[in-house]
Amino acid sequence: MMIQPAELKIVAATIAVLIFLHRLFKHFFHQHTKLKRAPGPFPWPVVGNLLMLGKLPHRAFYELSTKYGDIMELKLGSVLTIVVSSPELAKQVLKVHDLICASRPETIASKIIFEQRNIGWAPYGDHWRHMRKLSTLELFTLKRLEDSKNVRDEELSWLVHGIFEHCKEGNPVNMQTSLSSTSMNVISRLLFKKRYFNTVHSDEESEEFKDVFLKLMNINGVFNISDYVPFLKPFDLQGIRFECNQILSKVDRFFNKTIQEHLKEKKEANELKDFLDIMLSHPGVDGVSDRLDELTIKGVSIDIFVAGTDTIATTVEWALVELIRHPNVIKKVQDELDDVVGQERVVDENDIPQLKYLQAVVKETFRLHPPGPLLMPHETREACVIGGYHIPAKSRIFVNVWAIHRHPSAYENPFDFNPERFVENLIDVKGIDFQLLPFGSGRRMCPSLNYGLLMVQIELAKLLHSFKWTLPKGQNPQDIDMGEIFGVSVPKKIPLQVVQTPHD
Ligand code: HEM
Repeated sequence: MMIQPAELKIVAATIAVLIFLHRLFKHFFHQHTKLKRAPGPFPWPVVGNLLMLGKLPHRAFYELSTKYGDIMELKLGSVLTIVVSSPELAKQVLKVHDLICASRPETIASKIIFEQRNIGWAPYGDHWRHMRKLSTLELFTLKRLEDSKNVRDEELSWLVHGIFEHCKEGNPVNMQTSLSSTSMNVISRLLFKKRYFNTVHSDEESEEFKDVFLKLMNINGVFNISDYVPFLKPFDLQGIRFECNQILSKVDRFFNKTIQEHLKEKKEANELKDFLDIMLSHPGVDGVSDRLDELTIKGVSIDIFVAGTDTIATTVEWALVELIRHPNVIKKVQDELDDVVGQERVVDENDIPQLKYLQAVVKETFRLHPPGPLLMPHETREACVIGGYHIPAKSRIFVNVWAIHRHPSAYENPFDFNPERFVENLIDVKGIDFQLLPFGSGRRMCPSLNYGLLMVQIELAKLLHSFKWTLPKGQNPQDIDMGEIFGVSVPKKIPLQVVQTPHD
């Protein structure tokens, strides 16, 4: 029997109505049963609440939380999503139920690029545990941090020198580009002992490296609709699958070459090993092979590069923006630098413990401008109860630290930039105080907190100790555009342009 087009239309319309009624029923029913579901906006068929997110999801979630509360349930496409927005609920997710909430969802980009064999996107399990252990016991240790001091010293003095040369000609400097190149050089030197950015002679390899890694960072930050609406997957509407596959072949070429070079190199016994050397000499995850597989080495290297560059550059740029907008604060930091360090020598990492006000400025910057405002997405491994609400297994959880850092229960005048709030105060960024979580907390918190924090503090100290900071002629600090872009981190939409004169 042939089905007529008109009949097909009726069947499709009936299915759509039934799905809609089912959703409607579920939405209201769950909110009135014993197993209460968290409140949240009504989800539309197919897209759910996706269209409410806009370009800055952390701000959209914050606005929704002022209506629905500190814990909300949303449907992003077909993905059940929980958003928590208070210090107490963050503690429930990242401490009380840490083990249950410690997985990551699979995304199309992470599947193609990493096959989830990196650290950041690996689901909770043996592979993640093994690689996390390797990163904390061998890569991000305090010993390695000390051993790599000369790399940071050199790159930061090149940054200061570069700015100095530029401002001699009176030109404004684009701080976003300068800070980001410095962060990338430090990380690529730790990873492969090579610097690729700002090089005087840009060879083919440097160009290829820059091209591939900048694309990788962009693709990691894109919000892919097909991750949320599975039936759209085959259509690849944003071209993300296509781009990932293209990047992948270049990444593979780059890593095959770099790994072969490292294997051939004869290292002196006292020579400092880079991260790639350490990974190449590490036994395999399976306990049988004598070396980590190349997919894992590639995944962890990309993780380190993507997670460790823009986060630092973005924070330093926001700190400079806030300081230029608050002349009394910048004066206080520079006075402190003059008292502790003076003008006879350059500021050093060993000075940081004495620079208490600078530390408060860094905390206040992390509070107002956390580079990961929603952390990375967490996924529940089984059902649990958070804040009195039933949270199903495989829910996606966003901890909105952007909102938490502005929660009225935690801070007075939370929208004001006021480092004084951290001066006589023990609140820290180390994942113990749930009102300040730029690095997260618990099992999935940033494994490289010590490096990230130190790098932001010393970079800011060197820049403030070396220069007086002013805006290009005709610009007023209060008119600086504070717009953001959401991606791997949340940088300033319009890069900060400044004119520096040497600090006398
Ligand atoms: C200012 C600097 C940095 C900040 C604010 C920062 C923040 C974060 C945040 C918020 C997360 C996610 C935590 C969660 O989902 O609960 C994270 C994860 C991660 N970060 Fe960082 N990070 C910074 C620097 C770095 C650096 C320099 C590296 C490497 C060299 C790094 C490597 C990683 C890795 C591998 C993960 C994934 C951890 C996991 O899933 O187990 N980060 N970071």
